[in-house]
Amino acid sequence: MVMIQQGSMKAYIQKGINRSKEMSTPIIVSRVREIKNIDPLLFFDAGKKDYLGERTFWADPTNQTIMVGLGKAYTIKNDGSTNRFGRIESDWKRLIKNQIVVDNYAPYGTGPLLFGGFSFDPLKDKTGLWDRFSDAQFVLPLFMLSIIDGKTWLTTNVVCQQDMDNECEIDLIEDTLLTAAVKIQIRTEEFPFEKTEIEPVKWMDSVKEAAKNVRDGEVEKIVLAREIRVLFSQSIKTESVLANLKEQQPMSYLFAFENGESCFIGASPERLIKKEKDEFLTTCLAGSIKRGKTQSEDESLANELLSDQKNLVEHDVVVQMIKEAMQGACTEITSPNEPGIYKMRDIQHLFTPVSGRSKDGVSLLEMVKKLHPTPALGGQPQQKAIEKIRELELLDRGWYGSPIGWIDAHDNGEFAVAIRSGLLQGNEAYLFAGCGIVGDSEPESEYNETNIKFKPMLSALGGKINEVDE
Ligand SMILES: C=C(O[C@@H]1C=C(C(=O)O)C=C[C@H]1O)C(=O)O
Ligand SMILES: [Mg+2]
Repeated sequence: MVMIQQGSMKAYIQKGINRSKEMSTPIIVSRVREIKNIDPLLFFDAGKKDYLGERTFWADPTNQTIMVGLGKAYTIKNDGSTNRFGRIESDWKRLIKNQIVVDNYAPYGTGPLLFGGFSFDPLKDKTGLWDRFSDAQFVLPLFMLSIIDGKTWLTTNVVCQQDMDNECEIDLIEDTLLTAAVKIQIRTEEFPFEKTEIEPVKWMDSVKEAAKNVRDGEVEKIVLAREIRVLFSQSIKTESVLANLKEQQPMSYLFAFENGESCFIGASPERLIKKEKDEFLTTCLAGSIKRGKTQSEDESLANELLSDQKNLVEHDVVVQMIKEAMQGACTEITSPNEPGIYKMRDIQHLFTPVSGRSKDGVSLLEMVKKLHPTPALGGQPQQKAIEKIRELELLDRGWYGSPIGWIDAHDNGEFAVAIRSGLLQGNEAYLFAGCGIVGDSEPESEYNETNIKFKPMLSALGGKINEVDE
């Protein structure tokens, strides 16, 4: 890695092109600078004109790390490989080995980093719905706004190739974007829509069958998801959905990955794994109940959840698997003995955090591979549950339920589990929600639980919410 003092990008891009010729390999030129505060949603919106279909959005629930990517400086993809996690890691390591950082200081969450994710199950039969999303797909954005602990940074990445010309006025584009971002106003509007549930009765039948599989001792837990489709009379505005999610779901990770005409978007409360230096942090989140209408009803529902046998089993299966995975990879593991409650606007969950220190240089993507899918989205035992999902589930999960997130050049990063999410395509939204099925699961109450899990996306789409009373 070479560090150079800040200056015009053009000169550094020329250095990058020269080096690329010498070394016969792509070279990243990356500039980081601190800028005045900009609303991340406005920056996302400002990219609409030139980078529609190539935008990413990420915010963690604490808002300590917010990142918005515009444009694609480089894409790393993998379809069909049996080692998609390892492949992304090795391609990324190769690319960042020869970077020119045009700055002396690139704090956590800035500099060259990848955004992206994985599909849930590369072996499941694919429908055309997820055509634009590979089994593993990551993007190094051309421009990235990072808001880290309240400070705002702009990273500009260019991947220099041997035969590249140096005509592009990157500095000018950067300035135009920043100016545009200050002027825009995002309007969130409500439009009527039509909602279609895909095979709800068949889904309840599959829940019944999965619960029987558990009682027969074939598996301990299986997670089954279902789909609803929402049709608008005009195309859905991603920025307006994001703005609603931001306002309505402050306890969740907020994410959007645009790929051409498709955008995978959501507000997930579930962390898969975070790595900062050698600290790993993961979360077991499973077991659900609705929110109360009054504070006392809410508390009594939380207490009911904390002592409900079916939900405790759903949760405990996740805790056992995650702790075992962490024990293989970490020292100094800490985790509470009993679950707590994690509350969002529409739902409350049983929640157990687990943290540890990486041993023997275990990498972030190695941990993602070890954990995915946890029994919160797959089941237990893992392979058997995945096979059952392939057999029983009526939909193509695509990236739903998968690890999505970011990774930097020093192996810091964070992945969430892509739930409470949907795929937007033109004027249609495909939404997904699932439930952990154990021996005591009842189809109708699991159906109601999925209805609560659809609420965050349905309300963010700006439509009327389907109220369910159990
Ligand atoms: C599968 C989903 O959520 C998962 C299932 C839960 C459950 O069944 O109680 C709770 C949280 C998540 O682990 C989803 O939201 O789609
Ligand atoms: Mg459940």
